[in-house]
Amino acid sequence: MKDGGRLSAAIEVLSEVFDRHRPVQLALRDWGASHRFAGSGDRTVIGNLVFDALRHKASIGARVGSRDPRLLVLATYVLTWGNGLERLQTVLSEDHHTPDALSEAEESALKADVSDEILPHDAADVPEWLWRSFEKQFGEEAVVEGRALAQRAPIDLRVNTLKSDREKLHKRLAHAGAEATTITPTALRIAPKPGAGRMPHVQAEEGYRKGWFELQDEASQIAAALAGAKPGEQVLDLCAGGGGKTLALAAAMENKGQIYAYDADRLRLAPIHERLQRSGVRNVQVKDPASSDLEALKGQMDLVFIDAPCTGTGVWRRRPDSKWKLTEKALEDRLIEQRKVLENARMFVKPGGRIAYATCSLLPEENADQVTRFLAENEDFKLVPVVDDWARMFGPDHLPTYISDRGELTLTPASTDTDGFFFALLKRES
Ligand SMILES: C[S@@+](CC[C@H](N)C(=O)[O-])C[C@H]1O[C@@H](n2cnc3c(N)ncnc32)[C@H](O)[C@@H]1O
Repeated sequence: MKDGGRLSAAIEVLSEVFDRHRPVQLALRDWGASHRFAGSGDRTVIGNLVFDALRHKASIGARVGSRDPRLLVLATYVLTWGNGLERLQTVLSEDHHTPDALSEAEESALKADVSDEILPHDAADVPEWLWRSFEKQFGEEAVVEGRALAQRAPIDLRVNTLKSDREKLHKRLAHAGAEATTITPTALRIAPKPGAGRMPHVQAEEGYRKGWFELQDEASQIAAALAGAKPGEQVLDLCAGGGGKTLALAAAMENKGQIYAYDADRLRLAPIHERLQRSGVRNVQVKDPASSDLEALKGQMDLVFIDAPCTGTGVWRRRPDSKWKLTEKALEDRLIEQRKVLENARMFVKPGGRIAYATCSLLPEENADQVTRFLAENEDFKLVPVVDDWARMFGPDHLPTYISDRGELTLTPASTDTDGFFFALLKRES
């Protein structure tokens, strides 16, 4: 396919997403299924156009004065990808598979530079109703932080220290462009490619099949490390889902002690069994909510890890469609779930034990506000500032920008070059 046909396809897919509210991955997959002639290179370019148009929907939309799928896709090609108007006009005149030629209004929209007039939330590509929360969290940096969340994400890998080490894996994956990251000693990163670039399929690597590494953003690796799980401890991973944090905790514990992996939704737990096996993890008991309860664990845990259900605002780089779909009702539902999980978690902690509370959201309502509420209702718990552990584990030179006065940590693409993530450690004193 030439670029004209790819642009037409991207406009078609984006229209499906906007007009028929189809999930973007499904719309792309269905387009591929009904256009078998398209090669994998074509699909990559079409996907990249659609995802980038979604990432920058508000800023580009404000710049060209429309959120119409056609203009968003064309503007992505001309402005975001830097192909320029002349190149687009050549492409549009190439054959009959291209989108229609530009109208005068479209041509002037693609030429206009109205960046001064863009409202901050549009410039930041953040939905208007969330802007107050964003400003509360980031103050003057809110636009910078929003913009960073609208960029493409890297692929981060966690080296499974039960089976491999970073140096060895770095060499093995050099051909895929993997580089050591700067914060955790367990992470490798494949940087995002610009424009039509295609990311490698790392799950096809021998090292993945052998369990030498997992796909996991560095922010999650940092949170698992800061939880401080030690060999021999008793740990409850209360929202284990597919087991990403479980595996990282097991590696930190060197397979010694016991992790109980639980999730209220048994379907979400399903992939964990295969992952545990591949990773060589032997100290995890999976607690299926349908057949087991956690009664016997009450008051016994050194650590309860809560990877809380959340709105996912910190991972907008990876799921740009979720940014525009998020509703106030969904936020309210997540807040209720988070309160429930925190309240439930406290029962399992033994005196001297701790709760690690983490979300992949950047909204203060889901993070610091939940911690404040929990501390007010549970006077036997105290917040442990993360700064000393950070300095000890990752070095004192590059402390993260967002550590609150009382010691919670917020990671962001702009400040730590990771996904957006919140982490707080709560210790039961008595
Ligand atoms: C962020 S996801 C967990 C991701 C997982 N820890 C990982 O690293 O792959 C949050 C999980 O919390 C679970 N959840 C929601 N409410 C819960 C509750 N009350 N108790 C336990 N798990 C709950 C959801 O089913 C979901 O799988």
